[in-house]
Amino acid sequence: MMTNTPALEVNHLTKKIKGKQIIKDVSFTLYPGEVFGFLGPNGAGKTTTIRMIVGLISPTSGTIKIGGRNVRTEFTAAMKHLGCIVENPELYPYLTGWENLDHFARMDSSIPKDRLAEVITLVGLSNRIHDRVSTYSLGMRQRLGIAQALLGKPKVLILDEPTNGLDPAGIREMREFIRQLAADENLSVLVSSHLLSEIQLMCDRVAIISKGSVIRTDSVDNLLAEQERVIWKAEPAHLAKQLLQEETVVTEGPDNTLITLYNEPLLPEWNKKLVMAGVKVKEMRTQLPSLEDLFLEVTGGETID
Ligand SMILES: Nc1ncnc2c1ncn2[C@@H]1O[C@H](COP(=O)(O)OP(=O)(O)OP(=O)(O)O)[C@@H](O)[C@H]1O
Repeated sequence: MMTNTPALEVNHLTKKIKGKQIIKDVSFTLYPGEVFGFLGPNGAGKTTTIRMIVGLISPTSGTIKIGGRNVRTEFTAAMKHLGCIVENPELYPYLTGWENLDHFARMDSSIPKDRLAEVITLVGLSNRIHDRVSTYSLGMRQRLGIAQALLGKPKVLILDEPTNGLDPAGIREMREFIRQLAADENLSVLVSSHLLSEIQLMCDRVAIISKGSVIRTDSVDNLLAEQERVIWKAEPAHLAKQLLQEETVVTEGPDNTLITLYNEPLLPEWNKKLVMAGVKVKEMRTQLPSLEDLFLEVTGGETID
């Protein structure tokens, strides 16, 4: 999946606003086809970093390359490789999905006419594309926004808090959709979130940002391995696994146990879900981490959900 040519390179990025150092020496790299999480508490600096990547504000120092092109010195060439939805996608509610896309495609003469049908298929909106956007669910609007961002065949897609405001079913759908999209199009997707569970389920690798600095960059698997977990003993185990997997990342432990992350506010709900489905939950216990809670530690006491 990964090749050695990065799709996005952020190197020693800093930003000072009104004498205050908002972003401090941030570096990370995205490879083709990977979903990369940008995780940090509110105010950590995610949006500011993204605004620099998309060229809305300029860095104080450091470089950003998209598809090998420098955002500062080769702006137009760099932007050709980028698709992004930073705030809510700008859509005309009284136009149909098709008309919205057609409107944006007309603004860029390099987009061939048949690309519209391609992106509509990619985001799975074929059935509803001739309905007015005002009748779309939030998830459908998000997907239309992504279709718009994909019109120019970018190498990199940036999504700022893509599941904000979605219900649990919509969140699950969006997550699967983003993963599929990255795989099918060999697209690098940068997903920012303040939700640890979101990033865990969606991303291959993650950069954790706190107070303007990237504290860790690692694969999700490695980060998970460092966290407190919950050990479940439930029967039938395969059904328990299937149900829990709809909610979180599940691995199999010794003696027919299942292991999930420790996610206290949701635990009773998961338990209830199992019981309601006729699963016998015989045991549920936390396994203390060998280290202090990684995230509390790396963020200096700030909490991440
Ligand atoms: N134009 C500005 N002037 C002054 N301070 C700013 C400006 N833009 C951002 N900041 C500050 O920089 C810090 C990082 O903000 P940023 O919006 O990048 O965080 P974030 O991680 O995206 O959080 P959120 O999810 O809440 O947007 C915050 O403390 C914010 O108050």
